[in-house]
Amino acid sequence: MKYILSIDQGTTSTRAIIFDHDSNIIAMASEEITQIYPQPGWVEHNPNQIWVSVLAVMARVLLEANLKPQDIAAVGITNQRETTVVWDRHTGQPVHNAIVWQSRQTSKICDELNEKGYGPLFKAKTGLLIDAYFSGTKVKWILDNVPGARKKADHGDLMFGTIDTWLVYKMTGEQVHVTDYTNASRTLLYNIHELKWDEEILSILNIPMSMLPEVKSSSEVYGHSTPHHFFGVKVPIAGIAGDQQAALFGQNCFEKGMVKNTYGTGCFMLMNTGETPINSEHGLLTTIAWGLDHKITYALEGSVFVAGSSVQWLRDGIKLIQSASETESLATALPSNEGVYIVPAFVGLGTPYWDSDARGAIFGLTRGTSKEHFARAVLESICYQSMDVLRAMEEDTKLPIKSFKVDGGATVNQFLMQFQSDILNLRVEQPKILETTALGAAYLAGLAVGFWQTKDDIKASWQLKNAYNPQMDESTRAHLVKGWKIAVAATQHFKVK
Ligand SMILES: Nc1ncnc2c1ncn2[C@@H]1O[C@H](COP(=O)(O)OP(=O)(O)O)[C@@H](O)[C@H]1O
Ligand SMILES: O=P(O)(O)OC[C@H](O)CO
Repeated sequence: MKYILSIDQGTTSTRAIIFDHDSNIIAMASEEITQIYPQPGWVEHNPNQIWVSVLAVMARVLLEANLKPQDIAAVGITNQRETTVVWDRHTGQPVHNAIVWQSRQTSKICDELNEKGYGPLFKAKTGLLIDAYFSGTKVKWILDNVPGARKKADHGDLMFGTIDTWLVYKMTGEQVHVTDYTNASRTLLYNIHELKWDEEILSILNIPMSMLPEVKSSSEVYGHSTPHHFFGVKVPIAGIAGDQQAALFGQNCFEKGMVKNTYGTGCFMLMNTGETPINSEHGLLTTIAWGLDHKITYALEGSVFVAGSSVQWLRDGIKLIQSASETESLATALPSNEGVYIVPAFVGLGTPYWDSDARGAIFGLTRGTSKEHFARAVLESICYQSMDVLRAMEEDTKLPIKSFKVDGGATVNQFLMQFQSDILNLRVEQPKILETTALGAAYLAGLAVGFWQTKDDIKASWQLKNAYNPQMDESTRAHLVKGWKIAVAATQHFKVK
């Protein structure tokens, strides 16, 4: 019997998971990644550590599963998106640390580009906003700030890649320089309509085309591991997708109007919008969901900056609880929020408000307010913020929501999931396999090598664990949502200049 090995290279850890044909997890191994903070607001990773961590988890997961390398039919890669590596074509060595998606070190470059009025041009071509989040300005920063880098780049001696590209390059013995559509669509350099690196943007950012990887579909054989890097055998590397897109695929959101929301530190929501890119009027990003079978599927993406991290704030910040799971019993101890709202705008407000100066606020306190209210208001705020993103998607696409699937660490909280269903008035579906990101990459790799034949083959193995159906009456819902909107407006109003 053969298996698929999926590598999920995330922001805080690298994981390897082996799946069988029925999408069961056979074994899993993970390793932490060191976070490097050279200055406040900057976040970097060591690309060599990332590569070594991948080697380590691949070895450990095979041991754990008691499988031989020959038992692996293909490897799929999914990755933290946008994180940028630039390396020397001749030595294979990075010229700087990887600049992580969270890093704000290029915000000045972005401010300048925005002041020059480039925003609409970049948005029209890439579907993205000019923001330090995306790779483009990170590449520029490396070329402008690392001694000698600009000269080397102009001579064609440097290569750029997101983490997928870096890992394929390393695994293939520094032979293959590729990325896939999903990762390319997060760089701010890729024209998502014409499906090519955008020469005008490259010239504005002064980035030579010679640095860029070839853009491939999300499911095909890109190359083979050298035996040296895969324990004596050549294994096809056959699937690549950025982690949020991989999760959309792993959640089987194959049709227009299907949505997945991942509840982790923040929330990442993606909606499959079909084969035409939709421009958002509400600050959502237009991105590529995957490229498969010579077709591009697009998505709208919105994020909630503070979700599970507000639960961490209750635990580690104000020390109101000892564990995240406590929030569930605290919240259900109350019949309702009793008028208490928390707007966790700790780092401003995202979609659809886009107010970076807003800061968190609590409303509706009385002498009877207890930690139960805090826990409940925090959990509810995750649902209200997700509601705001989903409503923006509905307005932009005019599409009915076909399904709403959830994953991520916080979905174990049943109060959270039920309240999400109640407030959206939608069925919320949680799959049996919560490792949807790794599963998505496994599916993409498996499809390329015939391990799975078609998407229908995959659908047959997708299993539901829990479904939450709305139980709230319309007037209660309307009243609660009204309270949230007033709380957000008041939060935005509170600015002491
Ligand atoms: N039972 C729970 N109730 C609410 N939130 C939870 C619960 N368990 C974990 N979380 C939150 O989920 C987040 C961890 O989820 P995870 O998917 O591992 O996040 P990430 O991938 O962003 O690190 C943390 O922010 C944590 O506070
Ligand atoms: O590594 P994660 O799971 O935090 O995901 C990071 C996202 O891809 C950033 O866009």
